[in-house]
Amino acid sequence: MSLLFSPLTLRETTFRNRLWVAPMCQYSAEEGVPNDWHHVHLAQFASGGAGLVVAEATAVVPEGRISPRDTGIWNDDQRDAWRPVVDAIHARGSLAGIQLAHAGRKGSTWWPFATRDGLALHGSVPAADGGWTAVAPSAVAYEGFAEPVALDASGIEALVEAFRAATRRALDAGFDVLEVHAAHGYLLHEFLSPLSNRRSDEWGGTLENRARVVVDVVRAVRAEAGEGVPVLVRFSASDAAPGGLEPDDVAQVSRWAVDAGADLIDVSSAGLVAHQQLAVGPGYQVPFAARVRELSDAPVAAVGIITSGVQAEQILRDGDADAIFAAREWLRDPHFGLRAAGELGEAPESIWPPQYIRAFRPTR
Ligand SMILES: Cc1cc2nc3c(=O)[nH]c(=O)nc-3n(C[C@H](O)[C@H](O)[C@H](O)COP(=O)(O)O)c2cc1C
Repeated sequence: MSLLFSPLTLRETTFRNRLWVAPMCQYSAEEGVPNDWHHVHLAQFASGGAGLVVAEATAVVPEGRISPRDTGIWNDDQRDAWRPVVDAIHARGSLAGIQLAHAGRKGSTWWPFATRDGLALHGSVPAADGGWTAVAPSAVAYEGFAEPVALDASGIEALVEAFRAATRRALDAGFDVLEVHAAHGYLLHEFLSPLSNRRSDEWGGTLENRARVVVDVVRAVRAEAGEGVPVLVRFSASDAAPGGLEPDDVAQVSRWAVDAGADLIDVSSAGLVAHQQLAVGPGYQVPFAARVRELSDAPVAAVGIITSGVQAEQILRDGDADAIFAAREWLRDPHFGLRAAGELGEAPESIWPPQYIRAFRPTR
């Protein structure tokens, strides 16, 4: 049996395989409520053999959305709308995850939407068009965006509480796995990076201080989730910019996150600055995952241009990661899991939905 299609157990949850769907914003929700688009989009990957399907960056408060069309989980209507989506993933034999998120200073953007003036790839939505004032650790803007307001102590306390409340709603909606989004230049990453965090209080300065919010969020999520539910944290292992975070910093923060209750680190990169210096190619973030795994001793997932079963299997065999996330390959081929299983010689029964086996077996 391949490593890719061998089960993985975190706490009380067993994943049927290690080929997972990474969160992908769909910019298709109204008032943060998921709809038929999210249902079909996510359920197809469960049919296609994914061991875990993680729903997109889902805001824990309204101003935590990236765009006005992001999903949320700050109210009960949203919770109730997630339930059938989760049920559809379960009915196809996969586990359902949700990425709990706050966009911070990169919130209130209309990317990738057309605006009244044409196509805007960048920038903040004015209040007249449904935008809001973004928050951040410091009043330092992301390039091309409006200046955010720095969170004060009570704002930080409310943020941790919002992640806790979102955890409750996510579990009530039936999600099996929670992922805290601390990557890609959004709020928790903004606290971690010295490029965006210029505070001189207990949330700024040293790495330990900059990591305080993330650690408190993970602790709150774990406390609300209880002992059985896997909690993942997504970090950007490098800011790919001078003076920014590097993998060794993130490995240390990962260690603290595990101590606070995280089970697996999802290792991505970049997103903090507009002009990052990062060479992108097949498996380009795998060395980051390997480094974080080596230094932190935490289980990790690798992500980033992993497009075949053979490639994914090799990453696991090399000991660089414990699980594989993919995003765009699932868009290109929603049956990526079945295809990868075929590449690795897996028996159809171990991965294919029974309906597909019936459909493909020759009739006599
Ligand atoms: C359409 C799209 C939306 C994305 N939205 C999110 C998101 O909501 N949260 C997140 O952490 N990453 C997001 N990402 C990044 C992916 O999860 C993934 O890390 C990245 O695309 C690299 O993996 P890939 O090469 O397999 O696509 C998104 C990527 C795409 C293509």
